[in-house]
Amino acid sequence: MPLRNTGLKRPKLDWKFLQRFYSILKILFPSWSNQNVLMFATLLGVTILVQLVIYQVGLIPSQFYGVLSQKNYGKFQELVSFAILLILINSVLKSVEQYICSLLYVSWRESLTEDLHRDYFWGRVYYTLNVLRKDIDNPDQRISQDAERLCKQLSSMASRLVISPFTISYYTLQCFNNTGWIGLLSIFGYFVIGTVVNKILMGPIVLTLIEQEKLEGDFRFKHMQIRVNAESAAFYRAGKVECMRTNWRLQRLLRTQRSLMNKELWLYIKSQSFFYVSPPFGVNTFDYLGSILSYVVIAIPIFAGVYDGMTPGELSSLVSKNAFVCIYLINCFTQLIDLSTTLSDVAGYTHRIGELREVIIDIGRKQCDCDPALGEAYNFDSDGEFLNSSSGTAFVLQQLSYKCPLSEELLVKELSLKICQDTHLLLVGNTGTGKTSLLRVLNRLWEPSNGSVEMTTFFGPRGILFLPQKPYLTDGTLREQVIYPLKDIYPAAGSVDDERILQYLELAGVSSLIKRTGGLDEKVDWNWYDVLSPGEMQRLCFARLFYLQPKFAVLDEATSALTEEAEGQLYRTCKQLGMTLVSLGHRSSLEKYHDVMLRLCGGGQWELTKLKMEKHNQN
Ligand SMILES: Nc1ncnc2c1ncn2[C@@H]1O[C@H](COP(=O)(O)OP(=O)(O)OP(=O)(O)O)[C@@H](O)[C@H]1O
Repeated sequence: MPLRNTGLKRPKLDWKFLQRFYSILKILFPSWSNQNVLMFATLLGVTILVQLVIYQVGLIPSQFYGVLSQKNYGKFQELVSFAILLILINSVLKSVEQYICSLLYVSWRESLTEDLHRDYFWGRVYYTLNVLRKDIDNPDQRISQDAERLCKQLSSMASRLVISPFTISYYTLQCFNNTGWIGLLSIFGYFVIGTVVNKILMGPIVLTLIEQEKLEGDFRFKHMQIRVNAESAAFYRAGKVECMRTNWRLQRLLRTQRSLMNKELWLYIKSQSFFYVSPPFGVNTFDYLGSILSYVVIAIPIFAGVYDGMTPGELSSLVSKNAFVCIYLINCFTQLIDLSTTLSDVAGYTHRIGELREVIIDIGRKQCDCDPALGEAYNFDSDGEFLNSSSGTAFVLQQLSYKCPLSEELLVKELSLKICQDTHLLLVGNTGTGKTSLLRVLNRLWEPSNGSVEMTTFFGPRGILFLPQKPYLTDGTLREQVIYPLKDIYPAAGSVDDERILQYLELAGVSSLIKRTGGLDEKVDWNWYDVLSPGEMQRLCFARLFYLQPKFAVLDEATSALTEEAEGQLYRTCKQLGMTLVSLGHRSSLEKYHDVMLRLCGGGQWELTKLKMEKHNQN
């Protein structure tokens, strides 16, 4: 369930942020020769060129003062042409800079998301994270949306951040040369006050941003829930209540968004007062304050007589050049302040992605400790894997006890059992007694509380396979449904494989699907869950089972939506194909297909019975 109360500690721009940010940087720049590094270096190069051109453009007005005061027509013409050329070069360079930024964003997103996917889909981490862990909200949103936004923000700020120290140093030196210590200190003072106010205002923004992202995820999840369960909701005519609940989530989200905007308003007002922030705010206080400050700082050496020997033309040229240097220096600081808004977003996303990475790595490590072969054991891609089955036993359970994750009460106590080939086992019991949970323990989704469970045949086609209670249909063609979870095991087999698939679809009673889809490999534009009836879904899962032909098939109420007759036909086919069945079900009609029955009685009790023979063992 993605809707969770996270109970997160307040995220800050702190040491933890730096650690998480560094670990993300290692993913974005895995090695010196990586294409991301090359792209970033190119971006830096282009940004430096842009700065050089901007410097030249900034000096042009002061050169105009000089040329015009000398009434030099020839130089004036040259200067006009030079200025136009510089402006054209500047616009081309800025477009290239933007283009590289976009490429870098896509490339970073690819690296980061694929890294998250690798850890998320490793073993059964995605299951543990989504079902058993309660400390991470909306992992799907963190992977799909937060990673995207982080890369976008980083790509927009990275080059500016790296280039800032150089531009600031250069313009500081220039400003010092023109105005001396007093001018320089005035501008630095201006920046320091802005930074302090900024830091105070930024703290709550990071926290609210994180809250907003969580609520966005919850809101989207609600819509996804309606999308997936539209028919069931419609049967209840639940439009009104669902509208109310969805609006409730929307309102919570919008309240947080408004609160975020209120907090940002103070940042903007402050920025508007001290610095220029961003174009939508247009002409603002900064322009006036900055330009006035630039004249104030040059006035000091002028009145002190430092430039007494200059002609009026030279002096006006100097004043113009200094105005540019001071305003640009303030602008460099402003960009840093401007980046602080972006940085607060980056901090929010970094914490969310950092937390997710820490948790999935932790889950992966724990699972690896319990089951070192986990990563490779579920790789169905190699043919060799299917040929290794030799054991005549599927599971050996010794004194096994287990409970559900949120409770201390044991569902089953000290169960000892061997599941052997050709001995079909039926698992029965009342609702909630832990039948499906036993299958979870057998499949290592849950850890036993006590005792041991050993899987003595490998997991996969020709080994052991599970059919879960809810039929799982993947996105893709009919062939992909049937061969799931194989990706494409017989890529070159062509018609040989086609014949098998057609035969098994026929045996499962869903050959009509070929007509509906238009062929095994036709892409369908529908959601399989919306168009197939529950019975058809179960039959399709049986076609999958026939195709994969495991030695042991573990079926969790796999025929609950079918008639007894259809159930009999499917069970007989499984047996003809040589499968040993471990079935979970409520119908007494299932007994005739099994040799042994394990009944879970609740409160940890169980009993094992040989079917049509006397009771064998009782706990
Ligand atoms: N992810 C989970 N977290 C917490 N409790 C769970 C979880 N999954 C199942 N449970 C609880 O564990 C208990 C056993 O569930 P289980 O699915 O094994 O029941 P079952 O015997 O298969 O029932 P049914 O016949 O209805 O399928 C139930 O009380 C259930 O609510």
